[in-house]
Amino acid sequence: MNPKIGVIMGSSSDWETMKHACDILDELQVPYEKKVVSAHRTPDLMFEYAEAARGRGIQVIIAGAGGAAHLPGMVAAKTTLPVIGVPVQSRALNGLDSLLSIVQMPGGVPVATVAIGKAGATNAGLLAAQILSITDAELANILDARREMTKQQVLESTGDLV
Ligand SMILES: Nc1c(C(=O)O)ncn1[C@@H]1O[C@H](COP(=O)(O)O)[C@@H](O)[C@H]1O
Repeated sequence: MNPKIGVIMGSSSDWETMKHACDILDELQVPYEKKVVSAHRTPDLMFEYAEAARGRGIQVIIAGAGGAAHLPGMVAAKTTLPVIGVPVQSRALNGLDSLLSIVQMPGGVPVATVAIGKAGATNAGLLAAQILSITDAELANILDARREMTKQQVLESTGDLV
């Protein structure tokens, strides 16, 4: 199946975080592609990727980067597809640098920013799937069932309080 989600990251060192977005997409059986693309290190490739994405059938881009995390914002500058930014936890500043680099976009060029690190990457995968579910009833049902399962797990977890 052609990929509907593009999962990109600034470095292969981000994979440990970004694989959590891919795990959710695997679980939900949403077709995606994954690729290392860097605004800093491969700017031409980044431009090409962002410009061609919609024409190739990509509907949402998840972009993860750490430190001076310009990738999500620069991709968003070159496409009007929804871009979800994942701040990767940096060593020096614990990801606060990544978060602030991604979240403070100027008006007119939005990036939907999730939390720092693995939980953020998981939510990025879920959010991308939820966007697709606007026009995909089967996926909406799968997401509803997953949400119900999460609720049951929380309700049952009261039993752990011994
Ligand atoms: N923030 C960016 C961009 C970008 O925004 O284009 N490209 C790479 N990086 C980040 O540099 C960090 C260190 O990368 P290395 O581990 O390769 O040195 C990574 O978290 C990556 O996302």
